[in-house]
Amino acid sequence: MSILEAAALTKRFGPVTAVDGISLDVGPGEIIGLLGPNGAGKSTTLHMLLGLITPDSGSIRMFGLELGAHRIEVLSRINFAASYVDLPGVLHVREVLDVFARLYGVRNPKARVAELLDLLELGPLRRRRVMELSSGQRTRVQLAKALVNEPSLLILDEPTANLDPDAGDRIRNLLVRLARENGRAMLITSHNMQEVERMCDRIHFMSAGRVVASGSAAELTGVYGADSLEEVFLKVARS
Ligand SMILES: Nc1ncnc2c1ncn2[C@@H]1O[C@H](COP(=O)(O)OP(=O)(O)OP(=O)(O)O)[C@@H](O)[C@H]1O
Repeated sequence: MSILEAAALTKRFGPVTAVDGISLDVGPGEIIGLLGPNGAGKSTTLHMLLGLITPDSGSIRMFGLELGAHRIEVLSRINFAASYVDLPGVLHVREVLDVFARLYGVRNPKARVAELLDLLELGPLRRRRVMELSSGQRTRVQLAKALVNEPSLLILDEPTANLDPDAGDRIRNLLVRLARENGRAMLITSHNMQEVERMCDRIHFMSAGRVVASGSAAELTGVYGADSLEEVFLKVARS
């Protein structure tokens, strides 16, 4: 069974058609990448899948359930991270994770928070206020928060934004491990082509609200006669 099936999603903001008839599916343990130039409609697509904005048309099913009719059940089984989402800045890192663990009704919040601090290497920062953290440190807290409910589907808008190459590499390895070993499905956006090449099983290129090319990194480089995904991106974006 698919984790996510979205069909013919469309979203307009006044005269702008941000997303124009997009269909997507994500299976268990799959990592799907959404790529495209600035303004292509990637974040708008993610926000519809999260129920933050309502599509003008199209359908969204997760775990076989229609999002609109089963919002609470569906949302309790997914999670989201993006650097533009604010966390409560006056709270300490440990407190933030504890709040979200309780909001999601995690059975043993204390143990889960300890696991997440360990997983995201946040132990030394646990008593620091979120507003005092660097942007890269905050990105790691966002990812820890996104894992708090052990989601079956993780929606990540630029998951390694602000991370240095070492931290970025560790996070990529962690996310791939969570997909392969724990079967967590992921839908990610990224402007880092090496990251997408390394992580994603399938990639959808968006342009002006539509998917204009899809496939694995190897398939896309083959079809476009390119040496790298970056070259594919440039060819697609400039065509
Ligand atoms: N709330 C909004 N009101 C009006 N227009 C919006 C709104 N949100 C997005 N848009 C427009 O929809 C289009 C798609 O934006 P979106 O943020 O989805 O792009 P994106 O692919 O995520 O871009 P980026 O790579 O820059 O993050 C853009 O033209 C944007 O200006």
